[in-house]
Amino acid sequence: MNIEQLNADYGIADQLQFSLGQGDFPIIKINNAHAQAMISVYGGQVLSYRPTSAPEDLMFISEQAYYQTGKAIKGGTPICWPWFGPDPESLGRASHGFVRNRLWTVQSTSTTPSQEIKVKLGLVDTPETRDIWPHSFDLSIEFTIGSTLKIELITHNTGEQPFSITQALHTYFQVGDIAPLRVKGLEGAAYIDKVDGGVQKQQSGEIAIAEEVDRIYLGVSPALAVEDPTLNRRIEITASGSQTAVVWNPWVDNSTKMADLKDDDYQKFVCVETANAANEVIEIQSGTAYSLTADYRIVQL
Ligand SMILES: O=P(O)(O)OC[C@H]1O[C@@H](O)[C@H](O)[C@@H](O)[C@@H]1O
Repeated sequence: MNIEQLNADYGIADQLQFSLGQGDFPIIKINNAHAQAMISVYGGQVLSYRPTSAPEDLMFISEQAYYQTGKAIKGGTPICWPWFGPDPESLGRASHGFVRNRLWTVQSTSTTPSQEIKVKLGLVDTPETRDIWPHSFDLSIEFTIGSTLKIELITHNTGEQPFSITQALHTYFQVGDIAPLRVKGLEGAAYIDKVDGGVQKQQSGEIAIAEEVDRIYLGVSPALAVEDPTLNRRIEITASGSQTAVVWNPWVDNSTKMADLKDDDYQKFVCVETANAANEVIEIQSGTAYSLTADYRIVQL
């Protein structure tokens, strides 16, 4: 991708510029009246978002993240698509699908009347993607950078046959300290406990994280929150098109094992993922589209 050409075609004076980031991946830097943000064209993911009123970034990005073709960037908002988690057909394909480690294309940038910036990236099938997953698709993701961060992932089925997907906005929220943190809005919800062999359980009270947590919550409400007394803030998550939510923290052993995390990184983030996962498989008919959205707001306490 030619950065000069991207700036000529899609740059917005003083507010949106393309440059080469780590690994020479093209990144989009946004600075408007509402917020500062950084979006990676590789992976189609937000790396950083901070509203002007917030002292700290919404996102966690690992200092040891890979910026290498074929690998996912650990942090921000990776996209799991067209499957969430391990290969659903056990064919040995990569976990979380194949779009989080691929270069997307820039489709448009614009400014809204309320001075938000919209960035739209896309991916369509190629012979190579059809070898991995034999379907025709037009996937787009639209980011709206304003006083909140909105993400809309739209899957168009451009083939002749229906196809099924699971997916997630695998967002890594930066937290001041994992110990006093609470995830709210899932009280009483059923969940699949991936740390306990996939047994189904019921959440009692708010979620506190004091060990490895890897859960798919079922039948969830569209409004969740992460309350972080250390950063003195609450992150409000409003989802649509999603009835499952994933809560993940690797804890110390997995942080140590993962080469793209530092040993103590588990203390610095929690993933609360807006998803269609487990039994929430989405069938998309030929010629139709499905939209999954999340809106993130930081409320300082
Ligand atoms: O290391 P990855 O492939 O980005 O995945 C991280 C985690 O992602 C979570 O969404 C999964 O529920 C976990 O099981 C997984 O370990």
